[in-house]
Amino acid sequence: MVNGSRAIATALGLWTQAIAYEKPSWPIEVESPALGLRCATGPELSCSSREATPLLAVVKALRGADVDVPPARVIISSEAPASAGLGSSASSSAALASALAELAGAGLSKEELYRVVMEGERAAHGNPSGVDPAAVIYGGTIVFRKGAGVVGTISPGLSVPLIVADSGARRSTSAPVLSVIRFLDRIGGLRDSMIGLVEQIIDLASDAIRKGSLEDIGNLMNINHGLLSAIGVSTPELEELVHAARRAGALGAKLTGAGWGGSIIAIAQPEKTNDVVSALSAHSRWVRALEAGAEGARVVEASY
Ligand SMILES: Nc1ncnc2c1ncn2[C@@H]1O[C@H](COP(=O)(O)OP(=O)(O)O)[C@@H](O)[C@H]1O
Ligand SMILES: C[C@@](O)(CCOP(=O)(O)O)CC(=O)O
Repeated sequence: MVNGSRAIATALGLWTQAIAYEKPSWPIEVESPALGLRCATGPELSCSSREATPLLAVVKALRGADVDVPPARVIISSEAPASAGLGSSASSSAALASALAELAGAGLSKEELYRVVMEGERAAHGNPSGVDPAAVIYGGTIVFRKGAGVVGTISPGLSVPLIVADSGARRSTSAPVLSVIRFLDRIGGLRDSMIGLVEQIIDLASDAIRKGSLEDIGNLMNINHGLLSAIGVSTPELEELVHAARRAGALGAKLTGAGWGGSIIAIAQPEKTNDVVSALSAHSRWVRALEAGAEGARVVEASY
């Protein structure tokens, strides 16, 4: 997608929660106990935690959108592992922005929330396409193009779980993205052919998802993974997971996110899902069978 082709993204039923309490005075405190992240900032919006940079960018963007952010303590917890290709930065930014906006009494539209979360994504990885915030905020299963945004929604979406496994290798999003741009620039005419193939895969996969044809979706995921391997973003660990899933009966498996680590997703007939989960568990410490096409970001509770 970094080179202009479309991508399909789905919201997974993997939730990030932010709980915000108003405080009588500064600083704003943002904490994520699982990440060991703690940031206390005055009105200048800076703190020593590098990991908090995207979160501070979100607070800044809220102010830019005329949300009068009050001093607050916010605790973020996520079911998603961080830096594993599953969009944890977009979901934590969306949770933080929604909680602080609610506290400020400002109802943000989804479009406003999207613009705010994009500032967090820019701080996290430079030149994001926006696909992660779109999936997180709008929910469902979407077709996305960098520059154009959501160019289609696929309903009813997938009605079987996607099996997700984390390879455990952490990486930044920007490094593999830059390597792909460089690689595609060096392969001459093949570049356009590969982008053309991806475009065809997206059209066929959109139809297959609409029809609920798991076998077709699986085949297309396998072809897509082959292309991602060819452009150099797979790793031995990701290959091991992809092949373990297929050996256990998955109809398809591919790496997800930017690559060079992070996670794979696999799809299987419902009766094979448990076999795939247990096969992956031999190679990964984090394996889940998750709802695809889940609901987008929402405020769960507000009490005054
Ligand atoms: N549970 C969490 N609580 C607070 N912030 C989080 C959490 N998970 C991720 N983040 C934010 O997202 C950043 C990770 O972003 P990134 O490496 O791009 O991962 P991903 O590929 O999962 O989006 C962290 O540095 C932090 O700012
Ligand atoms: C690789 C890419 O398409 C998605 C990156 O997602 P993640 O940060 O790996 O979850 C980059 C982008 O779209 O911004």
